Formats: sequence, C-alpha cells, structure tokens
Amino acid sequence: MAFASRFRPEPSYTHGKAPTTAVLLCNLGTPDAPTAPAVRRYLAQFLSDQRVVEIPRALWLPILWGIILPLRPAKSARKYASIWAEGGSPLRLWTDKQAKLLHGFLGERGHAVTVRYAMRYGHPSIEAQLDALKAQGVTRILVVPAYPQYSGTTTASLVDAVSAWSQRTRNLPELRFINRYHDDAGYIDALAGTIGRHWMAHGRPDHFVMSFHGVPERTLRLGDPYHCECHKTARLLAARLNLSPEQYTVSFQSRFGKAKWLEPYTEPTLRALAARGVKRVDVACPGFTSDCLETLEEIAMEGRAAFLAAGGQAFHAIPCLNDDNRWIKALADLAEKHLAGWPTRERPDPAALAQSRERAKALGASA
Ligand SMILES: C=CC1=C(C)c2cc3[nH]c(cc4nc(cc5[nH]c(cc1n2)c(C)c5CCC(=O)O)C(CCC(=O)O)=C4C)c(C)c3C=C
Ligand SMILES: [Fe+2]
Ligand SMILES: [Fe+2]
Repeated sequence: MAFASRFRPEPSYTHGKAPTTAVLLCNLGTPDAPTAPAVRRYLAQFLSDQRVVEIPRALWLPILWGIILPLRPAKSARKYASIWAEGGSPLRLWTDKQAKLLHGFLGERGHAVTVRYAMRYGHPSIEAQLDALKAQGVTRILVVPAYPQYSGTTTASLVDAVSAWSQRTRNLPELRFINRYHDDAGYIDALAGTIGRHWMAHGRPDHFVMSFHGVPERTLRLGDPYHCECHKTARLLAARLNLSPEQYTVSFQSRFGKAKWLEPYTEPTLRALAARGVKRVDVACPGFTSDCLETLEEIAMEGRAAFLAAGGQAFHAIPCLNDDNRWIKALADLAEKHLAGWPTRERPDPAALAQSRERAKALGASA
C-alpha cells in the first residue's frame, strides 16, 4: 500500500478496441534501484509477508527491523549494482519483455486481450495493475505466476495480494489463477531447447547442476509441494536431455537465515563436485523464468568463484528462459488453455493487430 501510489500505472498492451479480458503476468519483485534505501523498502515489504517468513510476528519483527533491515540492504545493494542493466533490474526488464511478447503471440492467434505484468513486492504492484485494468474496463483477469513450481511462499502469496485488492473492490472482475506448470510440456521443451543450444555451441559438461531457489525445510514437512515439483521438473528435463542420474544433481540455493532449508545446498554441491575431480560443471536454474540477482550474481558470479576455488576448471551458467521463443509460445499455450470459455476473439482492430505484430518482431524474440 505504502509504495503503490508514487508510480504511474504501467502502459498496457492492447489491440485497439477496449478488450474485456486481461492476462496479468506476476513475478516476485525487485528493488527500484540498486541502492540501500531502495533495497530496504523492497526487503521490508518482502520479508514482512507471513507467507515468506513463517516465524511468529512477535519474534520475527524485532529481528527484521532491528538486525536485517539496518544491515542487509547495503550488502544486497552492492550485489544488485553488479547485475543492474541500463534500463533497470534484469528481473523487471525480462518480465516486461515477456508481457509484451506474450501479448504479440496471443494477438497473432486472434485473442484480443490486454497483457500487463506486476510484481508481488515493489513496482508495478499487483494492486496498481489491477486498479489500472479495472479502470480500463477489464472484466476478466487471468493471473499467471512467473513461478512454474507451486510454493506457499510465492504462488499463494500472489493469490493473497489479489484477494487483498478484491477485498476493497466493489464490482469484481472474474478471476482465474494458474497454480503451477512445473511439468508442462511446453515449459520443459523450452528449457531443453535453451540448454541443448548451449551444449551445441560449447559441448556437454562433465556434470550438470539444476539449481532451484530454496525454501525452509519445514515447509516441506508442513505439506508444501514445492520440493516435489522441483524434482519432477528436473526429472522430466533430464529425460529430455538424455542424462542418466549420475550425470546431474538437483540442488537448492539462496538460503536465508539459520534454519535448515531444502538440501543439498547449491554452493557446497559445486565445491564437492570440484573436489571429486569434476572439471567442467554447467548450472541451469529451471525454477527462475527470468535472469535475476539469484542467477546472475549468486550462480554466475559466486557459484563460479566457489567451483573454481575448489579446483574446478570451467563453469557455465546457462541463461534462464527470458525471451526465448519456445518459452513465450509455452506461456501463450498455457494462457490460451486457461482462457478457454472466455470470449477473447472479438475481432481486434486490424491496424492495432499489425502494430503489435511489428512490435513483437522489433523486439525479436530470440530463436
Ligand atoms: C526469506 C525467505 C525467502 C523465501 C522463502 C524465498 C522464496 C522464494 N524466492 C523466489 C524467487 C526469488 N527470490 C529472490 C530474492 C530474494 N529471496 C529472498 C528470500 C526468500 N525467498 C531474499 C531476501 C531475496 C532478496 C535478495 C537478497 O537480499 O539477497 C529473487 C530475485 C529478485 C531480484 O530482484 O532479482 C527471486 C526471483 C522463489 C521462486 C521462492 C520460492 C519458491
Ligand atoms: Fe527468494
Ligand atoms: Fe541470493
């Protein structure tokens, strides 16, 4: 709430005639700038979410405000500065481009829908984007998470944010949510494509690591399906890449705090592989659909340094799906499936459709 009103609503991508159906692509969020104050605002919102940190408030809030928010932002801001792009945070730039391309792909198929993106924490916020869609006259909204694997910490938190908005909205649009697509054929196919292309160009590694964002181990015991869904994604992807179980490892990164998180942890895994004599390791992060701090800094910089320091010789961080053509197609297929029954083929204005085609072409989804 406190952060939303300072920013203009983002533009939306439409086909001219006011459409009534929208797709809202939602990602985690990112700071507005690679500075300590901006990172502090972002982390304050993120780490106050009870879906993310499941410690009783009375215990957690003094730690958050007394230790974490005074100390962590400066260190995190330096990491963000090391990956910041000309136009801003990579996570936001990729998510924006995905929304534009998804709009183009759906338009190609004759769907007159609006596509916007939103961030669960930071900007553009979910509530600001929902307000803007409503102001535009949208009456049906499909919420698509950027997370293929369901977790209470991410997917459910997104639903919480939408429902917080709906609780102060009188005339609600119809709402649909996608919970998961960790085993979706199009998603797996797109991952296999990006990794396969990397191997066509650079040869295969001695060992392949699939690193997913971690969550506290306790969430698994409490019934969060995330761990199982990561393993299913990895199994399907390994099969597509013709990897036998000894040729790959699934690991979990980005541990936060002192509690036990899902194991094995990525960095110790990389060091152990080097110690075992593995010369070249390739790391992919299939749970991240856009490159971000966790892939560009934690894996491609810190992970590489850890592997090489432990005696490894070559380290390849494979890019995330980002603007990959097959990935955008998979997103469009997924959206189309979940839009079924909503009348979206309302004959778009041909001039606006041509313009959106040009825009998709100019953006040049990578092959
Ligand atoms: C505190 C606990 C955290 C949980 C649980 C958690 C789950 C989780 N996160 C992602 C995806 C991303 N997380 C990112 C950054 C990030 N994550 C946490 C903490 C938890 N995440 C923190 C404190 C941070 C901020 C960075 C830092 O200060 O070190 C990002 C990157 C954002 C960016 O701007 O680039 C992503 C993406 C998933 C998918 C997930 C559970 C499944
Ligand atoms: Fe995270
Ligand atoms: Fe991290």
